[in-house]
Amino acid sequence: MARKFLVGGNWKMNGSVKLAETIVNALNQGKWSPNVEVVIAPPFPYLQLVRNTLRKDVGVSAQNCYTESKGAYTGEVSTEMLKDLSIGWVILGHSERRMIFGESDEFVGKKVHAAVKAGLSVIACVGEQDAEREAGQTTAVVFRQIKAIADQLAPADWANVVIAYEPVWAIGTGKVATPQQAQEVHNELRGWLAKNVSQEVADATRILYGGSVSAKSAPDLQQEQDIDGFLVGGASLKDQEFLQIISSRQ
Ligand SMILES: O=C(CO)COP(=O)(O)O
Repeated sequence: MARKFLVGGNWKMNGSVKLAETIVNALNQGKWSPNVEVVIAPPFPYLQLVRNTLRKDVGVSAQNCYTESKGAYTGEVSTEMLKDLSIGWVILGHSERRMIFGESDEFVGKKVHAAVKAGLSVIACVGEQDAEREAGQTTAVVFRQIKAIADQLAPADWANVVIAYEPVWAIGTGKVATPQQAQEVHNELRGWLAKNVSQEVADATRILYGGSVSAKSAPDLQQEQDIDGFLVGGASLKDQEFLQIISSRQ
């Protein structure tokens, strides 16, 4: 089954109104293959500006949301609010959320469930730290993380979930995983889905790679069979490089 290639741009806590306008303009004028879907994830304050000015065939994503639809949760943003702004996507379980803000596997799973139930599409992130890879625990770590997500979902929910494999040692370091390293883990994750959810879900679920993706590394990475797209951090803030990454896939 053909899985549509997806390129996501995660701005993290970067940007400004000016940068948002620059990136929106570049994407609005950009041309790329109809076989590639594009989603950008600006910080909360810029979501509405971006959604209102960006071409409609490009998705807009939040970088986080909470499990509850409203209430006394100071500083949090609900799935309902995202929907109110016509934001169709949310990134959940990013390693920065897990490591800096202490989000547990279980909490990430609950957020994915809440977002899917609210009708949002989710980019759910998994990935091992350097020491875990060194200790030969990569598979165990990503299986533990994906299980905590799968535990909260019914098989049909997977239609609105994309997995992003983001090895922590490759994020923001310039140390990109080799195509073989990424392919190996993507293949393991797909195998996990086949065994623990269903073959259909394994065949249909997109698994993105994230971690120092650049215009230079994208062409080789995108050739791997189980790499169905990218989640781009730093390079998604550079409009022309981001367009080049999108165009690495035909
Ligand atoms: O964390 C990432 C995307 O979510 C990757 O970030 P970089 O592309 O800056 O390494």
